[in-house]
Amino acid sequence: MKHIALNGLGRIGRLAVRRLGAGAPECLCAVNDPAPLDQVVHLLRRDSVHGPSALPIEGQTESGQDYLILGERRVPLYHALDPALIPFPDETRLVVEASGRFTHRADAARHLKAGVSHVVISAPSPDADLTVIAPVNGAELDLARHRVISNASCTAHATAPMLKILEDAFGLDQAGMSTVHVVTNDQRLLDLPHKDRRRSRAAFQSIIPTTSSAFGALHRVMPTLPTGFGGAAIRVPSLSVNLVDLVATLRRDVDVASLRAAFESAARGPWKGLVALAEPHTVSCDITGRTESVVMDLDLTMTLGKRFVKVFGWHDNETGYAARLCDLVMDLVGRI
Ligand SMILES: NC(=O)c1ccc[n+]([C@@H]2O[C@H](COP(=O)([O-])OP(=O)(O)OC[C@H]3O[C@@H](n4cnc5c(N)ncnc54)[C@H](O)[C@@H]3O)[C@@H](O)[C@H]2O)c1
Repeated sequence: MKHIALNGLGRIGRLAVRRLGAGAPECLCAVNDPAPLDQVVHLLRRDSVHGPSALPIEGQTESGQDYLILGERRVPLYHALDPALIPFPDETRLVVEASGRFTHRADAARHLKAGVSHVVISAPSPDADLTVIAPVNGAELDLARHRVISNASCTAHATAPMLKILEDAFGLDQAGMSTVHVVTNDQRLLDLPHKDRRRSRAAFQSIIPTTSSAFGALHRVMPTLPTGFGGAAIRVPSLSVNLVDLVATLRRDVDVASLRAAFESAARGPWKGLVALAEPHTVSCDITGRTESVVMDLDLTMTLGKRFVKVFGWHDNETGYAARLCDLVMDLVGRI
């Protein structure tokens, strides 16, 4: 049995624990977070966005060692701050780095010790061995060469299919994107210093324009993207579900019907399960808890010129991303 350990039990780490705990509990061998056991257990059991855990979750301390009891499975919980100092069990083969603290290769690679052969970072990384959005470039994964792997970002996973479907159906000339993005723990509840001065402002008071690491990840995963492809994140005072607003100029004339048909056929065919279609009149809370990478809102599709188009796609930045993270990790752990 090949085993997975998880570092960082925040929004994404806890959803990954819930998902692995329910779907593949035998694979999860250890977790690490500086927070005390009782606080970790409390937040694993209850979630302000996603509700109570379906899986019974308890905490236990035995001979000074903390454990999470996830259903039938007992998993040690460590509290180290430095990846190199986490005493993950010998059977650990893959570490999911979900703390948000170690996104550079050299930092994440501190997990590579004893039997750990691979690390998956739950975020864009400037210098990971490979950035993967599995349905787009998963075939490039070479487990002998790629040891520290970035799973890109939630926004990148939502935007990549939108770009790829347009590219495959009509050819892509230029593109730009804004993500209307909910608050994350990298913002401030009230005004407090932050290196990004806009993120230093009270998150639930303002619309906060900021950067998105999705663009770098998308250029790494899709090297043929138009070089100017870029945009911004517009952070809004909401808890979950983002809306990607993508504009593009295409290489062929299109109308709204042909645009919609391309996304409908992709959602039924090669992208089934990852791309879905929204119900009419959707608003963000309708998408909470969805696990697809993107849910296209085809009613909002527009042509702004014969070849100039605008398309919109929703995604649950937490459950959608945690699902893609667990897909990748389960695929890798089956192969290493
Ligand atoms: N929240 C999202 O929507 C989202 C989506 C996709 C990717 N991501 C990425 O996933 C990563 C985690 O994001 P999040 O929103 O879950 O973060 P979070 O702030 O909710 O949680 C971070 C967790 O890491 C723990 N931690 C802090 N220092 C640590 C250390 N030294 N070692 C181990 N754990 C430590 C914290 O106690 C906390 O539990 C980030 O890189 C983020 O960009 C987040």
